[in-house]
Amino acid sequence: MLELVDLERRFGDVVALGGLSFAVPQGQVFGFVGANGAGKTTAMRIVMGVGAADRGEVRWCGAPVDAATRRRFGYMPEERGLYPKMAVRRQLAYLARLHGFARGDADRAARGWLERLGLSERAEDALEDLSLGNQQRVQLIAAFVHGPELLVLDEPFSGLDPLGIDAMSRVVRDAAANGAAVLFSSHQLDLVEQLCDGVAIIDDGRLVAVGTVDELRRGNGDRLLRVRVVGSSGALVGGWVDELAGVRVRGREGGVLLELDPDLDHGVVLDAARAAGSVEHFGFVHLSLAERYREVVTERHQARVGGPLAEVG
Ligand SMILES: Nc1ncnc2c1ncn2[C@@H]1O[C@H](COP(=O)(O)OP(=O)(O)OP(=O)(O)O)[C@@H](O)[C@H]1O
Repeated sequence: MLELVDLERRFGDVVALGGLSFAVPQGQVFGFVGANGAGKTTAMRIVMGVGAADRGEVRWCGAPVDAATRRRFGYMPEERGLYPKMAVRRQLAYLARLHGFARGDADRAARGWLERLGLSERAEDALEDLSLGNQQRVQLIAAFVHGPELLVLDEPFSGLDPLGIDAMSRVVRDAAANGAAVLFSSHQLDLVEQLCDGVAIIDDGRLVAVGTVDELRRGNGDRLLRVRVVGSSGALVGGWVDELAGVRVRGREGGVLLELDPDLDHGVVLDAARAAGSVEHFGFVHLSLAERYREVVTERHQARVGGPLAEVG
């Protein structure tokens, strides 16, 4: 298990990490999400020893992480850092050797990975001659080539086409299925929802939510009902909920998203919907991860900006 324990990091007056703690178990893909500037890259750099924490600790399998342990980690940094003019296979084999592979094994590993990601024919080309998407595949291989126990991937999918995302997703899932712990940051929350077992949401360098994808989507166990009612002209009808007791409107996109009081009979809502028009959709739902993220982060920002007003509300 990877543990980030109470990590703090300041840059001048900016608190990049304000006591961040969470854990990533082996065999899991763990999403790391937060707004631009939330502190994801800073935390990942500290895990990899590229940056230092002012306070706190990173542990792997219960022990503080040192340079020898990090040789068993794989890292795809945000600033992609391979050699543009070096042939792809050569530099991947070189990287595997840096992680302790013998020459023959390193070369075999590089070839195997290039084949797996459909790049065998480009193996002898300089990196800079590949398309950006293919360069990104090579960057991912650079993190995987030595079979690491922990993978730290900083926005590995940004800028990839859908097939590229599928191919890289498979590789990430397989690594976890084979026992690796995978921590990866992304702004693509639909992808995080599909791919990840666990998720940590951070804001301003602090953890604001952590759990499995399902736990986060369920939230506090709210009873959420999505209802879509259209009138005789085919237009959406929404006003019918305004007088309904025991419900709170949480959204109005493509219908209404209602939060029901715990003891409210949903039949009452259905009757009101039927009276208002034609009911095209009526079903209990969980929020998507993106919706939950917006709620969690927005609530936090409103509480901060609103101060006492937010407390009254
Ligand atoms: N070397 C640095 N010098 C000064 N400030 C820094 C430095 N590195 C990061 N910061 C600041 O620390 C905060 C966290 O930045 P970080 O890059 O970790 O965020 P992030 O969550 O990775 O953002 P993004 O999603 O945009 O990549 C930001 O306010 C950033 O400006």
